[in-house]
Amino acid sequence: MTPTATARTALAGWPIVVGLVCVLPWLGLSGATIRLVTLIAILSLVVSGLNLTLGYAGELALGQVPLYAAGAYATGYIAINVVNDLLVCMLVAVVLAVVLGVVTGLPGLRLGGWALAITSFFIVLLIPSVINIFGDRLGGLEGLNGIPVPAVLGVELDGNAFYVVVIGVTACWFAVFRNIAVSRHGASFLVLKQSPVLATAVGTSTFATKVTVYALSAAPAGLAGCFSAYLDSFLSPSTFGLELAIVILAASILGGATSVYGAIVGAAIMEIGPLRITAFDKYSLVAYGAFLVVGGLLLRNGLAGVATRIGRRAAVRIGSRTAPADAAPTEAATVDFPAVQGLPLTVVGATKRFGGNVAVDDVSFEAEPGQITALVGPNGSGKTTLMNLISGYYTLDAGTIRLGDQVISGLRGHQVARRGVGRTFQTPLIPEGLSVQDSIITGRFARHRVSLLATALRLPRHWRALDAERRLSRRIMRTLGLTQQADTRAADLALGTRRMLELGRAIAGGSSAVLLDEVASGLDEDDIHGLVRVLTGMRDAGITILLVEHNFALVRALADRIVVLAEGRVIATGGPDEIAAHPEVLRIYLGQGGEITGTRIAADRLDSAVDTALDNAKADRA
Ligand SMILES: Nc1ncnc2c1ncn2[C@@H]1O[C@H](COP(=O)(O)OP(=O)(O)OP(=O)(O)O)[C@@H](O)[C@H]1O
Repeated sequence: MTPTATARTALAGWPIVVGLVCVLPWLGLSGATIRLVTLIAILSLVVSGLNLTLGYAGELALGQVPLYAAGAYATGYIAINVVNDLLVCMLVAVVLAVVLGVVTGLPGLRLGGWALAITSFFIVLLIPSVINIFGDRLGGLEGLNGIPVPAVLGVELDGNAFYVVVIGVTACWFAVFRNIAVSRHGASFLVLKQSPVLATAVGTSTFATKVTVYALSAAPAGLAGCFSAYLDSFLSPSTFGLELAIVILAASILGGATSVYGAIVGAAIMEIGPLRITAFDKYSLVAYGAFLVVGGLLLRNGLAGVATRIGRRAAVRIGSRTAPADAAPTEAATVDFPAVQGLPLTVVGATKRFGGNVAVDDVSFEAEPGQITALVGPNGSGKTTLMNLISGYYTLDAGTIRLGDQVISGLRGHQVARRGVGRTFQTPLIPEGLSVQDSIITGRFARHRVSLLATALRLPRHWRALDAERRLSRRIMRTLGLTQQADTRAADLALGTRRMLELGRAIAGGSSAVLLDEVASGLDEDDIHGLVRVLTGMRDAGITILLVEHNFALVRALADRIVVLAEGRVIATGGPDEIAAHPEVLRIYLGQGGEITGTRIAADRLDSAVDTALDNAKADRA
């Protein structure tokens, strides 16, 4: 079964499972069992929020407990003092948790990594003190008593009705979570998790994505808090401590942080196991630690990861169409890239200093559409710095960069990408957890946007965009020879194929100009053939290509124009033959090892490989 078919089956099965869980009270199950299922639902809501931040976006924001506490105390206070209405309390709990989630996540916008984890754990430690400050309203350290039985529009809900609401709302949240996780937004989170630089390169604002993740992940924690307050009619600050934070983390890791339904499995294990056994209290922290170690070290992506791997093996046995990751791309019949409007990339007087070191010194050149402009020079001559200046990763100290008529210097990296500057990296940046097809599609997100709401609710706009993305990605995969590998995990591919994939991603974004950073390094003869074919195809499609490359044989064969840098300055500009015979270029660069190929084939064989590839490319076009 293909992943799409598996997803469809899961989608069809979900209402049946939810329906069955909803009718459990009428099947004669004990009150204790119904309470247990309710607790699993509540914990799974909180864990799902952590899965979103940690598993999908890679943010170590571990502060789910304060958001849960905020939802619970807001519900308790409102139900006792303002209005006892479950819907009102749910709404307030979600809004409060989202606001808190964004505010407490703010350090993550700057800190990231372990600093964010420690900050979020610190906020957990503050909960009792904060509750104590509002002691007269929130019951202080003794707890908040007297939360009434939940009601909706004045009608009290009995235990079974409340149970159905909890299960129904949890099921709806998981449907939304799943819709987002498998969509372009989920893919954007995975891109951010892989690398903020990659996120920027595909035009995703890391700031906006992080804020979205913090807000989204807070919503289920707020809901869970609301349900928990009504379930027990009592709230104690001691419930919302470090131990609960560790339970949530253990459930997430054990179930599988990069998974939707893993949150339910992890929550169920924690609720049915350790949290039920009173005699176990003494050893609880040791056991949670063990769960974390087992889940984190032994199970890649927890139990969900184990299930996925078993599913994949079964699919291979019954004859999956997915090609193995190490399979070479197949030769495509024709080069068929969507035509783009290439725009000239103009650099005027670009200067960048790092302290006293002038890395790029008054550099000017123009890269034309439908041409390959190569940027070459010895190590440390400023090529990468110049690429980073064009991409908006660094700010210029002087000068201007334009794409067509638009000045792009001064814009942030993701804004530059959105204006139409694509990029590949010396070490290909391919997100873990995405298939080849989905990785190509990520290039399209920033320039063709679909709202989170349209995605979460599967509105027509979502389906239209998905359809267009699939058609475009199939066309690009055909040209790259990757059709057989459409469903293969992209990160597992061989180096040459990953480089192709980066090119496909830039093409999918409809980039007017593409910056290629040492695109041939580490490639073998077959890879070079494929690369030359694709690069000439991109040039013929009208894209402006700026190629940074140490492999002068390749540059000489491919480039229409070469710009040579040395010590941050342009020392020569011209056609390949002119540059190859330029006395200063020979003295400073080519005579000093510029011919060293950086590829996995010898220099003499490289020439013929490139020639053959160019002949093939010409034959393709004919
Ligand atoms: N972030 C940075 N901070 C300080 N100095 C830097 C930084 N990035 C680059 N440099 C310096 O700027 C100069 C140009 O470096 P750059 O990496 O752009 O050269 P390059 O031509 O790309 O070299 P290579 O071919 O080895 O990749 C070097 O002296 C380098 O040490």
